[in-house]
Amino acid sequence: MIEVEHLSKTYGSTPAITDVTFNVEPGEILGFLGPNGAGKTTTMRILAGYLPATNGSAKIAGFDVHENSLAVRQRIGYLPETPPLYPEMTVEGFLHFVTRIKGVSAGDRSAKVQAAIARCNLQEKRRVIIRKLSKGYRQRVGIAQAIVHDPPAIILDEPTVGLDPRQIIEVRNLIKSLAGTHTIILSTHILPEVSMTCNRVAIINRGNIVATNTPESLMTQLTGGSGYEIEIAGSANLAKQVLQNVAGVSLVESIPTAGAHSHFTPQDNRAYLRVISQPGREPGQDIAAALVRAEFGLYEMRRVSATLEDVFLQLTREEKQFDPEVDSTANEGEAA
Ligand SMILES: Nc1ncnc2c1ncn2[C@@H]1O[C@H](COP(=O)(O)OP(=O)(O)OP(=O)(O)O)[C@@H](O)[C@H]1O
Repeated sequence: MIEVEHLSKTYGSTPAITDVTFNVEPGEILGFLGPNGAGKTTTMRILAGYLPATNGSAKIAGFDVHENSLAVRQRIGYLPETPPLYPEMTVEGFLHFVTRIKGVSAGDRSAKVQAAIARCNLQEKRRVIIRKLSKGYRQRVGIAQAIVHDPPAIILDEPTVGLDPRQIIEVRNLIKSLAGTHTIILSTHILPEVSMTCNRVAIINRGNIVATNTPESLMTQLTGGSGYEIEIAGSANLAKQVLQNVAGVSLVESIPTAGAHSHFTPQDNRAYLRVISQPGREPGQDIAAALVRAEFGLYEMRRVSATLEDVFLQLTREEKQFDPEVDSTANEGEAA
């Protein structure tokens, strides 16, 4: 449904995205995940027909975004980071206006507007002026304008930014309810958004796609699904240097002990580390031996399952440690 091939965009002499290739199958929700400045918005805007690519091609439902931009706009719903709303219009009036500019025939407009209002749970606000709506409701109107012409493909750029936790859950549920009948790309830098909402994830870093797969497969392929959490006496930085040289270790990072998910209670002169194994490796014995040899006091070491966060950190921070085989596997999966 969405085919992106070798897409590149350069602003002046600055490359924003380079050779971006991925597909989204009908009915799928693809999470487009990357740190700030990775190139997510640039890619989304090209797909939505708002920005020309420097190189490469993108097709929506078989139509090239550049050559058939009108046909593409009719088949795509786009929610930019800031929803394009007319604040002095009512919700209903605005959605009618959108159906008109999206080329919906006059006889179908009312039914489509009512369907979008119902789907986005906007019945109570249909006659309210957009300016008077809360941010959460405005975001729903933003999604309603993206789906009102019932496009087969929907592109949502950071749809939950700035919402409160309840609104986030509502918007995520709304997005999930659109899957199956719609093909969706959801751009985000929020990891739980991807685990909770998406069937597949494409990770973009510095303008390059560095992996595409299901969240579960990414975890297994890239980390072997496991790692260790370690508590030692001594310097975290020195311990990192030691552990990074242990065979079978892929990534070593400090655990923020103040974090809500930390298992450790911080104590003076202790370091708390997370070590991710390379796929298929079990470096536990060598880790313990290396720490003892380097005269760190080992207080605790336990095996933990890797998370999507580990995968993300590995791919977006430790570029030089990429396994080229994993990268090419991800791309082959896409081409299939
Ligand atoms: N109009 C522009 N002119 C010049 N450079 C730009 C322009 N828009 C984006 N860039 C640069 O292109 C790169 C990709 O930006 P983009 O906005 O696509 O990233 P992003 O992943 O959406 O980031 P964020 O999550 O912060 O919105 C960045 O380095 C950014 O500074």
